[in-house]
Formats: sequence, structure tokens, C-alpha cells
Amino acid sequence: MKKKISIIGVPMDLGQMRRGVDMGPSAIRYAGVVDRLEQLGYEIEDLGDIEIGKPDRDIGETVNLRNLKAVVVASRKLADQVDLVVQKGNFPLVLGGDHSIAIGSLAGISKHYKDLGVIWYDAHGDLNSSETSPTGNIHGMPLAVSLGIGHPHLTFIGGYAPKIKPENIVIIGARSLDKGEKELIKDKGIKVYTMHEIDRLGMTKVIEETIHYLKNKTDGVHLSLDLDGLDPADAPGVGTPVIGGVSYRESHLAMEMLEESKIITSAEFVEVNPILDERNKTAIVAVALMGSLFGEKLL
Ligand SMILES: NC(=[NH2+])NCCC[C@H](N)C(=O)O
Ligand SMILES: [Mn+2]
Ligand SMILES: [Mn+2]
Repeated sequence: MKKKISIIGVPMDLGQMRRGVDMGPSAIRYAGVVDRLEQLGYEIEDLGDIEIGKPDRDIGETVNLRNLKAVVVASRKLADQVDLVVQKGNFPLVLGGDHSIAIGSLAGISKHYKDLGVIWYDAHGDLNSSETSPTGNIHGMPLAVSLGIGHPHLTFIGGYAPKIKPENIVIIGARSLDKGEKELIKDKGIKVYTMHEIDRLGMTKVIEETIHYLKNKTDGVHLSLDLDGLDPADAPGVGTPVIGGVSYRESHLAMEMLEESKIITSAEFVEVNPILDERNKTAIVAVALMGSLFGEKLL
């Protein structure tokens, strides 16, 4: 029997400065996510969107943490929703919204696992804190926050920290890392497949190794897929594009292999910005990748 999928939209744009990423969930729904997954035989429950507040007016102690208060409030709401979905035994599928939403997703999911694994499919490490961030944008911080690094208002969402262990993380697609992020990766021994390794090994080997690396030490794996992990030629509708990324074909293969492995227990697709997109291409790509992740086959 197939698991029921619960979709949660998070129209969050406060974790960065490009307007339009709040329309990501609409763009992904418009690209037909519900029909696509229903056709695969899943029962879909669309829980609608989490309510996102207004940008913070006062800066105060939140220097280099843009909109900290509003991000915290939204993350708590998302964590509660995701928590309920996992409690019900459904598969949480979170649609973003900027990548700061991973803070809430992981806060709601991780409490249900002893050793949650995370696959971070992204051009970036998102391992900054207010001390290392060159921008103050919280979407560049969620993976660090989930490791318990950062402002306590963020790291303690859900009432516990850390959410994940460094040895249970695999980053795939990295090609833009800030100085502090590189230091953290070395310091914590986080497994990273940069574009260099993807070029050298090929995606098949990268995903085989990733599955092997996570399979026996984790009791669940969350896929956090930032569409900017893909090359901007295939996914132009993102706020922080970086050339030289993973192709659509490679990403498609990665999703199929993850589906076959049955290790993925929750997922989020983030940073879809229809304002910056070309005819909703990036949302269409996101939905195609979701199709593969949930078992779509040509024959
Ligand atoms: N989720 C993302 N797109 N993150 C981009 C982060 C870019 C940069 N490293 C920063 O900290 O601002
Ligand atoms: Mn990114
Ligand atoms: Mn990201």
C-alpha cells in the first residue's frame, strides 16, 4: 500500500531579498503537482499554505539575520504542521518558498527519528551563521541551524537542538561556498559532492555512494532540494543562480535512483521563483523531479 502524501506550501520570501519566491508554491501547483502524483496512485492531501507574516520593522539584536522574528514565527508554524503529517504516517512534501523553510521542516520531522539523514541538493552549503554570512539572509543558514549552529531562536525551534548530526548529511551539487562554510565542512567532516566530484564520478556513482553512506546509519532521510542545485539553463527561476550546475537529466536520474532505494521519508523543493522564471519552467522541472522521486517510469 502506498503512503499518503501531504503537501504543505510555504510562501516564504523573508529569508532572502529577491521578491517573487513567495509565489513558488502556486507555481508548483500550477505546474500540476497534485495530478502528477495522483496518477502514480498516491492519495494526495493538499494542506494549503502556511501563513507568512510581514518583514521585521526593527532590526535590534537581529543584525545580519534579516527578518529573524518573522522567519521564526513561520518556521514554528511549519514545524507544527509537518509534525502532524509525520504523526499521521503521511509523507510530508513541502513546497517553497526560500530555503529558510528547511529550518521548520527539519524541526517538525527530525523529532520522529533517532538518526535522520539529510540530502542537501544545492549549489550552496547553506551553512552560514550571522557571524559568517556575507548577506544576512537566513536562506543561507538552514543547514547550520539544523546542526545547532546559529541564533538560539532558530536552532531551538520545536524545543530541541540539534536536529541532525554532521555525519548524517550529504550535500550534492555544491559550487558556491563562503569561507565560514568551507571551515565548517572541514571541521565537522560533512560529506560533500561538489560539481567537481559529480563531473568526475558521474551522478550514478554519486547517488550510489550517497545511498550506501546513509542507508545503515539513518532511520529516515529528508531530501532538501534547492532548484538552484540545477544549472540555471534548466532551472532559471531561482534567486541565487550559479552557473555550472547539475543538469536536468542528472537530477532526474538522481531522483529515480533515490526512489528505487526507498530511503527518502520526506522532501522539500525550494527556491522556485516564477517572477525570475521563463514560462514556469523551473516549477515544471520541480514537478517532473517529484514525479521521478515518487516512482514515475516511462515504460
Ligand atoms: N538557499 C540559497 N539559495 N542560499 C543561497 C546562499 C548564498 C550565500 N551563501 C549567503 O549566505 O547568502
Ligand atoms: Mn542554493
Ligand atoms: Mn539552498
